[in-house]
Amino acid sequence: MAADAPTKITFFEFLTPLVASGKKTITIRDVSESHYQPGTQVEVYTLESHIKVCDILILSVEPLAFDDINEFHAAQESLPLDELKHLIQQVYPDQQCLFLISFSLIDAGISSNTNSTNYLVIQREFCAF
Ligand SMILES: CC(=O)Nc1ccn([C@@H]2O[C@H](CO)[C@@H](O)[C@H]2O)c(=O)n1
Repeated sequence: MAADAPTKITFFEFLTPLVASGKKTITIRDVSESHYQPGTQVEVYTLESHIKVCDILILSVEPLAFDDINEFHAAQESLPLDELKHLIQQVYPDQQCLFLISFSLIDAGISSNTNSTNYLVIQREFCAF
């Protein structure tokens, strides 16, 4: 099932303190990075220097249109909405069909098996925009 799910994810270095502190609980990626599987543990690395930052548990992966990105997402990104949209436009220019990946921080020292947060399994097929 999740045999080929990725086990690593990179974030821009300047965003990694937000991930490691649990303040940032979503990321918005394109289809090439939409293959994370809910329930799996993923290692977080900095994009620029490939330094391991922490581990996260993938909670859900669901389609999200660029135009539907709102204040709710910005709060979960721990970024101002205009900054978030500007960043996404720079990384994924002219891409309307994006994916919202929700995750929770796995605290160091706590086994991932003890983290049984309910997670959503959402069909990828409904990316109809
Ligand atoms: C290969 C690689 O690392 N790419 C990306 C892509 C996106 N992001 C961040 O995710 C959120 C939504 O896009 C924003 O906060 C972005 O800045 C990131 O950190 N790194």
